[in-house]
Amino acid sequence: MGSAGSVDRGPIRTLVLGCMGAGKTSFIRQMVKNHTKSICLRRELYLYCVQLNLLNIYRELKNVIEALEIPISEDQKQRFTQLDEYRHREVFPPKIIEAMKELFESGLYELCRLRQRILPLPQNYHFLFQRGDDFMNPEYVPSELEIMMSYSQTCGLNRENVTCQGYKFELLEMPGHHLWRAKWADYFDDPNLVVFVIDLSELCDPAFYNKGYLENKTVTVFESLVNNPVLAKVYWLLLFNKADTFNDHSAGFDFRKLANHLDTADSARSFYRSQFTTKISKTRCFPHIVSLVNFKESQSVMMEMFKKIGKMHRERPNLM
Ligand SMILES: Nc1nc2c(ncn2[C@@H]2O[C@H](COP(=O)(O)OP(=O)(O)OP(=O)(O)O)[C@@H](O)[C@H]2O)c(=O)[nH]1
Ligand SMILES: [Mg+2]
Repeated sequence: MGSAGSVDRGPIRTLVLGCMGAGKTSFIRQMVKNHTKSICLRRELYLYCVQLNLLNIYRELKNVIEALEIPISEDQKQRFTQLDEYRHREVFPPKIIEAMKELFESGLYELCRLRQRILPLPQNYHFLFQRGDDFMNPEYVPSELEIMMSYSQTCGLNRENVTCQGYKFELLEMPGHHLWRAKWADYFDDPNLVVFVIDLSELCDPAFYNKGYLENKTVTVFESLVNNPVLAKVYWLLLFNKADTFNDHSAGFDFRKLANHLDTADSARSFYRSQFTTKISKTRCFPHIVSLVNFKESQSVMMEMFKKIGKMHRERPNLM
């Protein structure tokens, strides 16, 4: 059995890295699900998190309405101000629930969507916004998908030990915030594998272009990892994530901003992908396009990948 060799060599020490919000925790959750059949132990604890996501969507919605110059009533302004000033602690008080319900029923969100197909709102806003009613119920237990679709920034080190395809993995996620990225290398303890998660949907974000804050960011972060001597012998699993968001946001997007010859979303994605894959040797690089919120797809990609990587680790642990 595959596990016999991996036990001899010890677990596959795996760093899970990537920029903020790229999908590192989503990857870890998929690995935990593969091992334990569920993404976490107590889903009820995540109600606070999905509520906070909802609150942030409403807060940003106010800015979108302003930018689109959609007129709103004094009462609606007051509701937005209530949401802005509220500090979320345990569960939503009645006044906040009322404010959200009134704004939900106002049709303002639909009006924004009519004016602009993709709105500059937090990740997965449409999915989460539609479920607002459930999230306001203090007894509600979020589903696994709702937890996967919501965002909560990782603070500190996130460690999980899992078994996949008979191979043991010691996973270590470090936060993608730039203050944390400066410290990543302090925690590289003779790793065997780096899972580098890339948010493909950034390609459809205006901040990626013309000196925006995303321009070259992920590639630069990746380059500095590849040049780190401690990582000279590791395997690289490159996960080009959020394929679903990319497909949605790329419709009608002009990728010639990225390079003149790019006239389709597919060509833009391949071009971007090659900026990473050409920086490491083919024998150590496993690139994949995924949607880490999609359980079925992610589970099958992981099983296929880790069978290969586990076998290589067992047979050639010190791959050059
Ligand atoms: N639609 C969609 N959303 C995704 C996908 N993968 C991750 N997300 C969302 O992206 C956001 C960030 O995901 P995380 O896994 O928390 O990102 P992270 O890299 O751990 O972020 P930090 O811990 O802050 O560095 C969450 O809202 C996820 O739901 C995907 O494939 N599709
Ligand atoms: Mg995280």
